[in-house]
Amino acid sequence: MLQTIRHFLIHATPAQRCILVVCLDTPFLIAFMVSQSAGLFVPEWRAMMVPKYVILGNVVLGSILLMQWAMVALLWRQRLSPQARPRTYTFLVTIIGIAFAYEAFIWGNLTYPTSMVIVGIVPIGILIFDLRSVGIAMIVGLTFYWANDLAIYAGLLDYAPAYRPSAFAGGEHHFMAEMLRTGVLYTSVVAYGLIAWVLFDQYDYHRSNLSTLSRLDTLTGLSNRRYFMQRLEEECERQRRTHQPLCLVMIDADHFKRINDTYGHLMGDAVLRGLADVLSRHMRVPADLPARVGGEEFAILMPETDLDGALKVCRRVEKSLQTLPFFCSGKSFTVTLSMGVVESHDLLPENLLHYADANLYKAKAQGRDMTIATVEEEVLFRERLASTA
Ligand SMILES: Nc1nc2c(ncn2[C@@H]2O[C@H](COP(=O)(O)OP(=O)(O)OP(=O)(O)O)[C@@H](O)[C@H]2O)c(=O)[nH]1
Repeated sequence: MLQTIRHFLIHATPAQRCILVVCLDTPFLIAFMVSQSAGLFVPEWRAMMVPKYVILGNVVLGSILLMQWAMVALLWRQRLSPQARPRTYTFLVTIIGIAFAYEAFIWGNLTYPTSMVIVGIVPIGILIFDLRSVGIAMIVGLTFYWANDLAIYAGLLDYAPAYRPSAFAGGEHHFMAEMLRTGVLYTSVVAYGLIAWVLFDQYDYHRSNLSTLSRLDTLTGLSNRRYFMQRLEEECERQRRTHQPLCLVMIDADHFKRINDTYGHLMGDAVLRGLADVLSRHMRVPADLPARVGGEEFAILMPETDLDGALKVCRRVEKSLQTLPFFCSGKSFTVTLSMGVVESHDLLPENLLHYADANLYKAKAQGRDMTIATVEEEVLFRERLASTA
């Protein structure tokens, strides 16, 4: 059930949300109206009630119910449209707020069942609609509440006018009234549990979604530079403990500016997506990590892989690109890559990047469309640094 609720909350259109809410609150309002009306025909219940207020209450609630179903009829044809409906939201939430506030006035707003129902519909409203419309409805509802309270204190209105004092003071009809209140109490407790569950599930879902999005490059769907650097540091740290080989490949598309200039930036973007696709297809994902680390620059981190293994992947990528033509305006072209590969022996992340970049620039300088690969050691790096100091 949680899956269904989550799916609905993520994918439902604004019109579907409105229709669902009307379907949800209709049984409540009908149950309230029917129980009140039925009470008029049961002598013990009738003795607790003031019939004219019960009838007036039912007329008000019935009108609000009709208004809601008229909205459903209007919204039905647009139920698949993603168009935002802030005004419809506000109107619907406000009339539902008024309906429940009115029930509270009739029934007595200081009883715990009424308070629980009112408090419960606020988080449901926020889950299904938005803060703004629920906020407006709350302001309207609270204004009604205060006006009702002030009118009671001023002696202009009775508290819970649909009931006689005996309904609250105990006595022979007390048991029936308590049954009704207890029913609302238990239903509310179950409903609150469900609401809390759904709220936490939504929170978890959005948090994990955000954390995934923060790691991805939006254009290609590969990991972004930030996540790549984080994993590079982790893998270098791990290598210092395990002494397993670790390879880094830095990749740059050749003459990419020409592609943009000749075919336009949209085509350039499509090429970058195509390159990302080729890289992903030839990796042992998730062990290997391909990432887009700059405009037309990619990198692959390969833990527990030696130079031979890394070069095999590079060759597969090169071959795949040779047989992958990109098409634009009736012309086709292929893309080549320059790559710098380093097998690291305990290199610090910044030194590993430095060597891989240096190999990449050598590949560019020597004519592009080639791979330059070396094995580098942190010890040698330090010795070289010391001798130049
Ligand atoms: N379409 C597109 N182009 C990009 C993106 N990021 C960077 N570029 C372009 O990539 C091009 C990189 O150009 P250069 O750095 O001169 O490199 P190059 O033309 O590939 O030449 P070499 O690297 O020397 O082979 C620039 O024209 C950038 O505008 C992007 O996200 N989309």
